[in-house]
Amino acid sequence: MPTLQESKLAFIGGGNMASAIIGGLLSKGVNKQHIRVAEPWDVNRNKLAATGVQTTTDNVAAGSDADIVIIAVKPQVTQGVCEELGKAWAGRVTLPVVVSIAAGITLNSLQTWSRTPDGRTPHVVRVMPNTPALVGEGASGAFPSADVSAAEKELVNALLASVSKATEWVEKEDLLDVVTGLSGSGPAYFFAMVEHLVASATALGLPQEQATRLATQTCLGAGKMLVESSEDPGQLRKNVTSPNGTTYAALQTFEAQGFKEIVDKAVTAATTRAAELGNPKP
Ligand SMILES: NC(=O)C1=CN([C@@H]2O[C@H](COP(=O)(O)OP(=O)(O)OC[C@H]3O[C@@H](n4cnc5c(N)ncnc54)[C@H](OP(=O)(O)O)[C@@H]3O)[C@@H](O)[C@H]2O)C=CC1
Ligand SMILES: O=C(O)[C@@H]1CCC=N1
Repeated sequence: MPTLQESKLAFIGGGNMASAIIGGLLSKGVNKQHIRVAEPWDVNRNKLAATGVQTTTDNVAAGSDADIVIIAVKPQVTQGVCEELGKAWAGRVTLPVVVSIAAGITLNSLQTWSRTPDGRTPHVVRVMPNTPALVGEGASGAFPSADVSAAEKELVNALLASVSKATEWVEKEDLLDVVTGLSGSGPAYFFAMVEHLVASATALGLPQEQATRLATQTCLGAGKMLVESSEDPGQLRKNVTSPNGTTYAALQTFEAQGFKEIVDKAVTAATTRAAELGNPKP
């Protein structure tokens, strides 16, 4: 089994999430000659080519002899891509390890679709990463098919560790849908929060550039405290909240508007949608 540094990596789909992972891998010194990306859209393809990785429009050319194939297309096109690759792997002695980041698409579907014409099935790890992978601050959940070996799991772990600060191997495949609703989609929740904070402060008179810098740094600072402090999020919140002070006034307003329920409904909606993507209605 090659190490991550020795492995030939093929990304099928070169959109937002693949670009974030590739950016993270390159910044960690992974050899750009070892990374191939198949991407039909010239705008995305050219952006990736500018980073020095090899690009193509041909999924088979990218994935036929790779050691690790990362399926990074939308869930709706995953079946066609897997079937195309499965056919192309017919002559190979050792099949690649397949890593799918497609939300909701199950291991059973991935293995069925990518079966080779001579009846062999690649070992597959389902992963749910997130876009902070681009800056080496990703959070990923993972779950392997039953036939994934310890060495293959270690290889995927090394891939994820190079772009994620937290890699969580979940106990049941279904829990990946919860990971999707939490950390896969999660960066967007914080971006939306910053958008709203900036809009509020701007409406109250602060120049937008200043509001943006203050909100952004507050998000980063709070995140860093969550990672580095020995105190839990609830205690960190209490430390900011003086009795009957300004934070109290804001948090009371959040709670009165059903903040907890809104977050609960949002994470549940994303989790449910992930499950639906894996089981589309006919
Ligand atoms: N974005 C995120 O934060 C996260 C996304 N994911 C998952 O990652 C996957 C990709 O998402 P994301 O990067 O956001 O999506 P994008 O649409 O940005 O990227 C997908 C890319 O795949 C290309 N593509 C379409 N059809 C094919 C094909 N048949 N063969 C090869 N490439 C093809 C698309 O090209 P074109 O535009 O021309 O169609 C597009 O550039 C999804 O399954 C998503 O669930 C997982 C975690 C987080
Ligand atoms: O929105 C989506 O469907 C993808 C999956 C997780 C983040 N983005």
